[in-house]
Amino acid sequence: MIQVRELTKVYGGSVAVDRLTFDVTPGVVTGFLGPNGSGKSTTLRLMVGLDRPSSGRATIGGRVLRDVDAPMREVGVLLDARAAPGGLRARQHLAWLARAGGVPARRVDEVLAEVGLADLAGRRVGGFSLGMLQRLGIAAALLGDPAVLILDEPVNGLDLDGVRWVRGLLRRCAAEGRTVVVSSHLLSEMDQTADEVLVLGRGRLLAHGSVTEITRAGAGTHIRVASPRACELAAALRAAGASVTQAPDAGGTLLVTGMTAPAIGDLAAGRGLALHELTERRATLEDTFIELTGDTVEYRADNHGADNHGADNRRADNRRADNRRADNRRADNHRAGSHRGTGHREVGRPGEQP
Ligand SMILES: Nc1ncnc2c1ncn2[C@@H]1O[C@H](COP(=O)(O)OP(=O)(O)OP(=O)(O)O)[C@@H](O)[C@H]1O
Repeated sequence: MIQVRELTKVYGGSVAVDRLTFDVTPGVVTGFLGPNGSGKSTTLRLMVGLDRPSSGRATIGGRVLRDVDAPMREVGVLLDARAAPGGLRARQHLAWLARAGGVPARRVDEVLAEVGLADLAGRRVGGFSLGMLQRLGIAAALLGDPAVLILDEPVNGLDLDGVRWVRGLLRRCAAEGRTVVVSSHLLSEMDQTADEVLVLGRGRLLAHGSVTEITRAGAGTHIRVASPRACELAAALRAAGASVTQAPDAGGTLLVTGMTAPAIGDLAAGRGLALHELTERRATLEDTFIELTGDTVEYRADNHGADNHGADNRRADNRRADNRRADNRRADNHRAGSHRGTGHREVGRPGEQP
């Protein structure tokens, strides 16, 4: 079990993680979802003790990971696959990590086989593609056979086969009772992979729950109704208490909320109004994500209405953020080798962060 309480990280004057409070339970895949710069990586770094919180706390199994003697056997972490040292061969790199983490050497070949890199064990890491590096990073995270797995954007750079393999691996690990945390800015990925999702925006927790719960509580469901007598139907629906708007894509088609499809059908039949379409459309995670994070997106292309001055500032911010990330990576490598083997349910709404 991971417990995060009032976790806050301030860099200079800017708040990267803002009073986050949540639990992550074992046996399910928990996804961190948020736009670029929303604080996903910072939160994961704080959770595994690679950065110190400004206030609040994150514990894994009741302890702060920095205080654990053999962290690699408790928590497996992949934060940046590209940080693996290019001069080492894959097996050497893992063997070094295993030694540093007090893990039996036999685990090296076991995890290489598990991630599909057995044939590349003698190849230098510097020649690896991003997809191979991700597999190597996951192998490093699995080395200590940890009860907790924390993987930052593990599917970046993987082909479809690799993506499916990661999904299967995460599910298997969760089914074995492990605590599995995975971050992504890719909605489709979270939709398919995570049982529980935490949606972050500007460092704040915007929602926490299953994909179904979040979408139900968010953009919700609406009914598309088409009728040759749309105006009369709209008036009747409104009089019955429904909320009615015009569908943007087709004249004469209405979008109705606050009434079920059968109730709409009965009402239309009762007034002799023909219906040409009556379809229920459930909001997707993407609809809800956009609704939740719309005004928290930090970086946006110029054609989204930003003036040039704002866009220039954001580009400069982006460059600074890239430099900071490089600094973070260097600090991580210095502290812990390239992969530090260290290894509920509520739907929060915007503004409900304690
Ligand atoms: N070492 C640092 N110093 C200063 N600011 C930082 C540092 N690390 C992160 N930040 C800032 O904190 C905020 C959150 O960054 P973070 O990398 O955690 O977001 P993210 O959700 O992981 O983004 P992405 O999807 O782009 O990786 C950003 O505004 C970022 O610029």
